[in-house]
Amino acid sequence: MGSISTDPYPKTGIDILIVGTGLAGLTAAIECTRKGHSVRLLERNADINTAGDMYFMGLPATRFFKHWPEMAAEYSTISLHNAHIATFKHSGEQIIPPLKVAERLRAQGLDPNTPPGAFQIRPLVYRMFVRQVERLGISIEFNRRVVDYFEDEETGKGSVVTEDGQRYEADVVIAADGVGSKSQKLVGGEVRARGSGRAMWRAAFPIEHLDKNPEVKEFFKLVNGTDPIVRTWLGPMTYAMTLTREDVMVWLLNHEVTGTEAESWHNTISSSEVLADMDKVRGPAKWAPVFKELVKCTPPNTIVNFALLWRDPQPSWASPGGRVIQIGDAAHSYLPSSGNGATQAIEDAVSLASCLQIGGREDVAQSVRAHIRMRFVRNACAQKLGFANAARLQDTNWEKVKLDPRVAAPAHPKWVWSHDPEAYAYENYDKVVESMRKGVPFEEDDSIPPNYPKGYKYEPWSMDKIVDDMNNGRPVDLGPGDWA
Ligand SMILES: Cc1cc2nc3c(=O)[nH]c(=O)nc-3n(C[C@H](O)[C@H](O)[C@H](O)COP(=O)(O)OP(=O)(O)OC[C@H]3O[C@@H](n4cnc5c(N)ncnc54)[C@H](O)[C@@H]3O)c2cc1C
Repeated sequence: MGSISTDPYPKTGIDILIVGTGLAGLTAAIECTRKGHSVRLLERNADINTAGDMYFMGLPATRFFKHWPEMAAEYSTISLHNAHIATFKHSGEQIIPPLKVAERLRAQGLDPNTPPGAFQIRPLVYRMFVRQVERLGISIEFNRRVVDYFEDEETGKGSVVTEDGQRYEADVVIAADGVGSKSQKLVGGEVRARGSGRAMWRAAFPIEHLDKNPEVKEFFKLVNGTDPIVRTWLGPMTYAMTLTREDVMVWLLNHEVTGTEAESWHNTISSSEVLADMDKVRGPAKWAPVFKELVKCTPPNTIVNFALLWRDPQPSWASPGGRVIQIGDAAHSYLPSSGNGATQAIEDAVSLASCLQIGGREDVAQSVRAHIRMRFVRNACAQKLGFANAARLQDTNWEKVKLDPRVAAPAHPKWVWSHDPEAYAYENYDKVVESMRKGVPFEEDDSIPPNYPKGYKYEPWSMDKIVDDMNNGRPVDLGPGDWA
């Protein structure tokens, strides 16, 4: 077995082809290189794609920065410092005044200097990952749209074909090509995407656009002139978030589908469409006028109408011979409100790079399967938590919020943020392999400490039950275990 302390790692001789340059693919490239594997990257787009607005980056996704001082330094520069959070009713009434995140953490008995995660601006984080890939001299071939995946169990190779007919082969092919991955056919059937009936309007733009309206500028100002602030807005069957940074303004608003939504980060619509539809809120109260004015300040071609689609978890992430393996959204998709999509994608990449290093070139398939054992139940639980969070934000109990502000925020429990995917792989690889040798099914494998809620036992579940619970006002049935 390899050791976590042998960084830089000797060459493993494992040749890896990664499809997709999202955060999953880029992390896989960076960490596979550090672990001694050789790496190539394919991307369908003509260039890197810095679209997007904000997302939540959990602590486990940042632990690997300790190996990359330039990344750690840049992450600190682009992160929010001294951030505050405040909560409003959608109609504008302030429920919880601004409070420093550090104070909230302290009140919860957590380390104020090590938050469980942070809101980040995707274009900034994404560029930071690209810069690290460039520093390592990893080549990205753009304009390479993969149309099919294959494996040859006899030669022990995975391969892909691009739309222009080129074939690429490697010891391991990592499918990091996002939702609807073309690897699904080989790896384990197509997962049905199901409309949730909800969508998000989302926008991020330079803060100068608020100069158009002094009232909006005054309302959405920084705290004390310097500190960024996240404002959460909660209404009946709707919620919104705004983030004011020194440089960028972001707003997101969850709404009933309007017909123009799509699961695409480029599906822009006009502000007048938002303004025409945003007051279709249940109940008599309408959106705060200042929020409508914020929408009006948003520059053209900026607001994305992003469809929220649900997909059941599926445990088959690898081809039969273990030479093609899905990571990130390709293996498991998340609702943006889950605060886990990017985090789990990055964790997957770190875990897989580690497992392949531990097993070495002779045991590639075994390493791929060990990685899935360490990752599947955790992801299925995080997906379910995301649905519970969506239900919680869309259906707020004001009396409970006044007593405990955490009720108005997505749950982000310790089993999520305390994980270290690299250390976990090194500590548990041998035990997982032993369980697989003994033929213990993954649902019954208790040889390693859970990286999901303690006491949880995986049973296949589907969106049907969750949708039924949500439609009938029942809390999402998370199942047994300590989910807090
Ligand atoms: C442009 C963009 C903007 C985003 N903005 C936000 C945001 O603001 N907030 C948020 O919460 N989440 C956002 N996300 C989603 C979020 O980043 C992901 O859900 C999460 O990070 C998991 O990433 P991933 O690498 O698994 O998948 P993705 O980020 O979806 O990356 C998949 C990559 O694979 C490439 N690809 C797809 N199919 C093929 C193919 N057939 N051949 C070759 N390459 C292919 C895609 O072009 C893309 O680069 C965004 C994603 C993208 C791609």
